[in-house]
Amino acid sequence: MDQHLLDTRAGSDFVHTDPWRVLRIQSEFVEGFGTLAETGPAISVFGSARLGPGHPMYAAAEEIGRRLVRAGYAVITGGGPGIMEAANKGAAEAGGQSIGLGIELPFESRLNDHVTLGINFRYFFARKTMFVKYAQGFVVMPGGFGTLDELFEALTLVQTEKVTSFPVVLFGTSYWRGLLDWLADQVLAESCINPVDLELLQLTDDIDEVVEIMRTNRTPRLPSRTPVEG
Ligand SMILES: C/C(=C\CNc1ncnc2c1ncn2[C@@H]1O[C@H](COP(=O)(O)O)[C@@H](O)[C@H]1O)CO
Repeated sequence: MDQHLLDTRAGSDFVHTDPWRVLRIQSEFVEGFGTLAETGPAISVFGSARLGPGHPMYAAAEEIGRRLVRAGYAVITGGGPGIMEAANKGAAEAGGQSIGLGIELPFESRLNDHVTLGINFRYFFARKTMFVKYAQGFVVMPGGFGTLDELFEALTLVQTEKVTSFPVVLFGTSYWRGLLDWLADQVLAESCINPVDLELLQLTDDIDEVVEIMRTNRTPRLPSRTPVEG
């Protein structure tokens, strides 16, 4: 067995097998949990990778990052460009913890320059666990499929009580209004959700309100949220 282990001619195909993949997945959870274990109260901020400097939402995300830090929170983002970068920038410039959970993509991607604590993931699902586990709430800014995926993941977890006391704030009333109308007019009207489910979302253009909602829901425990499931 030792010979086999030390024999480099044995080939490397094994790294593409499921048992090896399971170890790789496990290592992402170990690294994520280990790196973030000491994180204090944090808020995850999501939004488009494509809305860059000069866009009003970039400026808003920067201010939200800054204000969340001043309110005592670390800021967690996907560590990429656009809204993620802006929130990290505001958080870092305010002297707070600016966390970036990056994702390996087929095209070039790297953590933005404003991340002070970064981890890179290969697997979206491992990364998504960290966004929820180490945050006390989500701020969702305008974005595309990635942002919508993160929004609906959070809503599903709150709706099914996998996480509790977890505010989900949609920032940008004109951007999100159509989605909320569709949820009410179609999804609720067809009884695919309950009326109370719509209350899981809070909509605003007001950064003070974002911070206030998070503060009101702040849980005293440190360092991270406790999963309902063991
Ligand atoms: C598209 C471009 C770069 C992508 N780089 C990303 N880096 C980190 N995280 C990302 C990236 N793209 C998507 N995400 C995640 O999804 C959300 C944004 O996706 P959207 O489709 O742009 O809304 C974001 O919150 C991330 O977690 C080229 O610039």
